[in-house]
Amino acid sequence: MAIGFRHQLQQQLHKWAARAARPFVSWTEPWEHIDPVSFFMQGPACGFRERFFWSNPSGTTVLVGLGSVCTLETDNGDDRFAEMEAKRQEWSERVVSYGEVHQPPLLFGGFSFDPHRERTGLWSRFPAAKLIAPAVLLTVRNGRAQLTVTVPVGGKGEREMERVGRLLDRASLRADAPAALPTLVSDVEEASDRWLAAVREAIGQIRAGSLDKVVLARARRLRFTEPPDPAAVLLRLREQQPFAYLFAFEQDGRCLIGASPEQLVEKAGLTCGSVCLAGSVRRGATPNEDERLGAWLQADVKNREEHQFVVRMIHRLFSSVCEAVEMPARPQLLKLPHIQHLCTPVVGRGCREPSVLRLVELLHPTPALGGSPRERALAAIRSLEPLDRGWYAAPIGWVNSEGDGEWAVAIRSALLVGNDAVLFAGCGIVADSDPDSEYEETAVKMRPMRSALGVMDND
Ligand SMILES: C=C(O[C@@H]1C=C(C(=O)O)C=C[C@H]1O)C(=O)O
Ligand SMILES: [Mg+2]
Repeated sequence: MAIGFRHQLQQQLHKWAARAARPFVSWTEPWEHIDPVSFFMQGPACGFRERFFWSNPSGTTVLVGLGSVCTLETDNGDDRFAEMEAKRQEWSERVVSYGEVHQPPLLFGGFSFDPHRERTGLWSRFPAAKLIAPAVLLTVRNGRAQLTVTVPVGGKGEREMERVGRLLDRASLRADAPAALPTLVSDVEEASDRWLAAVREAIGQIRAGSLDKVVLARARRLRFTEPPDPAAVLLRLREQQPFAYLFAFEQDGRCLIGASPEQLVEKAGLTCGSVCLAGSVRRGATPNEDERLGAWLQADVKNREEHQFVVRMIHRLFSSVCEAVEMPARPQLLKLPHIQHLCTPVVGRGCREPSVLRLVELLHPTPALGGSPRERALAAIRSLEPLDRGWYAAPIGWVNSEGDGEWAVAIRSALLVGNDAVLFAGCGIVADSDPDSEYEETAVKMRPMRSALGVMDND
């Protein structure tokens, strides 16, 4: 199969090399089943410096990308979504796809939470917006795998083909097991006193009427004896967090990784969807306690209020761009291994926006991650929150050449940098919030990543 792949691509490259407009040539073929995490692990040995992993909560779509043949990025904070959409359209016109399977070419990436917030060095390589077109993409849809190779026509294409060749030689081999997780050296809360003071200040501002809700986050830096292997972390997340979006986005050794339960938006043709997620309580130790906590959450006024800000905003937005919007009248419970949330799924039909990136622009940040009203909440976060969110709590996902795609918010996540993992978690502050309970809620939200990193709880 690999030989056929190479031959077909070389032929196309040859054909296009003679033309004036130099496009990207993309070839897709069905591929034998391979464990997506094993595939992800092949990246560094083949010389790819970028890689990503994505799987939706039902596991019906898994995407693994290696390398980048085209990077679209911007640090223009005012117009980043429109700029990325324009770049996406331009790129779509330059990719010529061939192969046995029709696969619209795809870009993967994300956005920072707030491009107007001052940036620290922590998030270098993660600009205001970045989308990459992978050199090799493994797609597993409903259990069926296919491989897409994309190369630029010309000299760069020849070099890319060398890496791709190495990968094709290895792709069907099983990768070695990932490295064992390293030992924890230190576990430091960044500015917890300042965080509690910020929560108190936010509650004061809300009670004074200057805003309704604000999401405040904190960070914890775990240091290990060696760099944690993203593949090892993904394997554990896959086992431990089965109903979440699993994502990893790695560039030059820095990797944003996590298991997010929260969809921001998806669009497939004229249909789009989103999930309002806000309001939380831990899981119970016994089925009885768990049910009691769930019933409490569904009735609790403070959590219902926190949730309703999100529902109102997403419903209003969907109504402005769709012919019809469907939504249950009461929030449901979403039970995850460590935590349960109030959850309202929203479906929009007859969507008038041609690209999911436009929907991302309209929705981000929802009151689940920013607050309400949006601009006041963002101003409060800038002045009160003692950390650089970078891409935490921001949109991460994919978009294809037809404008369809799926995006989650990068919560329940960590940034792996060298020997460190920086974990983030936030919570929605409203008038009735209690700072200590909010602190406890963020601790529960960090547990999935701590556990995936092999760290026992001691917070
Ligand atoms: C901000 C986070 O989670 C968000 C906040 C929630 C809340 O405060 O109840 C619930 C779900 C998420 O929308 C996070 O996990 O970091
Ligand atoms: Mg909450």
